[in-house]
Amino acid sequence: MKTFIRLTAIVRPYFWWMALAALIGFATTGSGIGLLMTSAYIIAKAALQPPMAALQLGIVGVRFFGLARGVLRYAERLVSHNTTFRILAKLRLWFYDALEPLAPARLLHFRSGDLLQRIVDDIQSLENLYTRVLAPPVTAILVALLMWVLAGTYSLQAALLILCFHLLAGIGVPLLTMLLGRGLSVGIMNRKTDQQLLALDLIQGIGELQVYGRLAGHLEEMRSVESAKLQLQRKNAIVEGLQESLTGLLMNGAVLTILWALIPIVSTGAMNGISLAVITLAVMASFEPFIPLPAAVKHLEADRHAGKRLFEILDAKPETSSPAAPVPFPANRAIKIEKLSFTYPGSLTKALDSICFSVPAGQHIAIVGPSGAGKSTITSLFMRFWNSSEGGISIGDVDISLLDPEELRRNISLVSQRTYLFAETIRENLLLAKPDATDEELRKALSQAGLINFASKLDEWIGQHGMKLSGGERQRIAIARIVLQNAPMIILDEATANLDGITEKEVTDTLSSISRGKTMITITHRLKAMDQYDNIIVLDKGKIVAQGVHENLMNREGLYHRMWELQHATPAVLTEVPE
Ligand SMILES: Nc1ncnc2c1ncn2[C@@H]1O[C@H](COP(=O)(O)OP(=O)(O)OP(=O)(O)O)[C@@H](O)[C@H]1O
Repeated sequence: MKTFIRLTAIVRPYFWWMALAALIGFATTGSGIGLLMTSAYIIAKAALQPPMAALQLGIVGVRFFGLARGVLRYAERLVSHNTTFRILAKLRLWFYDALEPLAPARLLHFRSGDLLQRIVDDIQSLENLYTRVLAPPVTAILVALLMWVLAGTYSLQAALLILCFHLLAGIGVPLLTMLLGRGLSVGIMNRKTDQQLLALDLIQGIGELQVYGRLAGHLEEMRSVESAKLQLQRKNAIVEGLQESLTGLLMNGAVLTILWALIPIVSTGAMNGISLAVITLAVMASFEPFIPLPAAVKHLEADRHAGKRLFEILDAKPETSSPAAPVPFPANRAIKIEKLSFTYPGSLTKALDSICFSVPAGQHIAIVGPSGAGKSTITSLFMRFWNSSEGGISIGDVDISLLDPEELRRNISLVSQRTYLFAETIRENLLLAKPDATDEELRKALSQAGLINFASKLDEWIGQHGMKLSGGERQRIAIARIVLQNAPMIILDEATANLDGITEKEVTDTLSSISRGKTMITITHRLKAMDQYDNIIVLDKGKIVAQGVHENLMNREGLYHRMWELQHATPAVLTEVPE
């Protein structure tokens, strides 16, 4: 119930639009009833062979209601669709606004297929909230009221009988179908989520599934989810068929009962036969707005489930937040890291343990260490994806938590091991870094990044995740982005780790030339061209175990020396010349 109340609160700003749509909906159904009533009037009256003029009123009525029904139906669709799409747009914006600050820290708990399902399908299913859940009961109540008044003018007994049948159709059938179909809508939604997750795994991991011989098993799993979903959909179709038949049965029951109640009144002469025909057909037509009610209950269940899943994300507290009054970005770009500690939620060990170092503006430093040492965690804290547990990072003596996170990120170019490229053109992928860049600027950036041959291919589609490019070319696109962003600070997080030796050297040289005069932090576990750095921080198990320039570090026994030796040792087999 709480979820439903929260959902209705979202659509409250559209209350008057919804009320208008419901009113037009009622007028449309009313016109349908009027059409049947006036038709019944003409047929019943004509049977008595009156003069043509006596039928005139009925003929005008049929024309009026016939036309009105069509026009009103159109108006109702127009207003209700307009309202629905406004609600949908609001829901989407509201969801994206809430989602953005949660990334990436709080979204780690969700699988991407699951998130996709929430963003697309759950919001889409809330589209039904107004058209299929809130509007039908309103129309049904208004039509029922009209019928009770109409029948009540002839007989209270008839009005009460209609009330009973309307209650059965409006409450009894929906309750029965809710009981019979309990869990079906949610079950179908859950199976769809499973399907999305499996489909995403299939698309992204088809190589691994093939290599490890798991493709057949994965496809089998997809088939079994599909058949489970089909089974639920079949049950759902049976319940839907049942609900339609029951409403039809109640409508016929109401017609027979009303005839039974009113014929004696006609016999007494207190009511004429024409009115009997008119009321009978009106009762028949009054069941039309009751047909969608059982479905409304089902949609309500699905909407509650979708709402719950959306609120689960919306209620998550962002890991980091913007300060209410951010401090202006400091002109001094010196970076200082003081007693920085961090423990990932749920982890018992510190990923970073009281680390301290500084990077004077314009210097290039490297952070090295074995896998799991905590190198990338520094990047995450720097970009304010997470908040530090203790200590902090400051730029020009201003703690980064006091800065506007968006401005902070604008001032840092980050290149990671896996550059994400959108399934767009080269131009679109570059404009991410500078949306207003001219073609000339894009070409210059490509040329500086060593991709001069791409300068004439700005509109070329690069494939899903940039699959039409080589690993080196993808990293060079990331470098072209750095050139365009022109931020004063650069963080390279294993930016060349996936490249072969020759490409790595070329990319590193390009990076050195474009980062001249800028503050740069290079995170790497591969010790290459280390003498170019002003300082090297050696990290192990979250602690700084040594720091200094390459030469000094090599003159000492320790992790750095060992790593260097290990990585640069010439394999004995190559030095041994066979006799
Ligand atoms: N999101 C996370 N949740 C929990 N623990 C994490 C998370 N990310 C990293 N860790 C843990 O924190 C520690 C430091 O990880 P980090 O990624 O910073 O290491 P790294 O030095 O960059 O390693 P690599 O060179 O392999 O990328 C590791 O023990 C890792 O398992």
